[in-house]
Amino acid sequence: MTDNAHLTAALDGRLIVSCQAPPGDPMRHTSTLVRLARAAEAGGAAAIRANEPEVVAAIRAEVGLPVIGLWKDGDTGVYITPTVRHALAVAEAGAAVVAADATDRPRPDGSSFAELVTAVHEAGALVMADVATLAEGVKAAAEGADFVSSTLSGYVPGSPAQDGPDLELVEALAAAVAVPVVAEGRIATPQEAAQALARGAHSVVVGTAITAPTALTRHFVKSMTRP
Ligand SMILES: CC(=O)N[C@H](C=O)[C@@H](O)[C@H](O)[C@H](O)COP(=O)(O)O
Repeated sequence: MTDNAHLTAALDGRLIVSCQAPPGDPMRHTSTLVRLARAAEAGGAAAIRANEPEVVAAIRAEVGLPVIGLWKDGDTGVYITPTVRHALAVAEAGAAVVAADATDRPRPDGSSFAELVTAVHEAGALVMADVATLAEGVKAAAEGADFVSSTLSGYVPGSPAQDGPDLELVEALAAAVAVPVVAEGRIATPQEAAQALARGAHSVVVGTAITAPTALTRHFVKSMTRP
């Protein structure tokens, strides 16, 4: 089996837990994120999604699961692994898969998504295309992405803003591309994760609902108004 086939089989029907924390969050602390990843492993996750080379390397050192790595830089425009330099640093840190923005927007280093794919493959890792639309997913798969994920739906103009996951996009992608489709973004319950699989997702990424106590606390606090 190739590395790709092996990893694809290992992720089939399984949960990927995203262990990330935004800038300024008390959970943004490498050994804390490693602990979250270890807890996800103990709970039965098949892989970890993690941000920044240092965190990817630390999780690789202490957790026996493949890491889908990314490197967020900023929070506007293309910020998920925006350049080839970011992508190669994530691969060098030990990520089995590098997740990168594959939306239809210019990248800050002027590279194309296809160039990023080639560079990551040469570095020995696979690529997950984070997309917002069906057209972007189809293009990313044609350009060599090994996985396509619905990550950016709802976060980019031109994709539907909604509270829940974009399972319509997941279903449309699964029907249109030959590579495995990952459901990601605002999956808040085990039921939604199961629905994503039923609609054709190969794997499901859950972040906030499992690993973000600050956001979860805020969610409770906002709901607690007396009638
Ligand atoms: C849009 C964007 O920047 N998404 C990021 C991608 O890595 C993360 O902030 C999300 O937490 C991740 O996609 C998981 O999604 P959720 O936390 O909704 O389960």
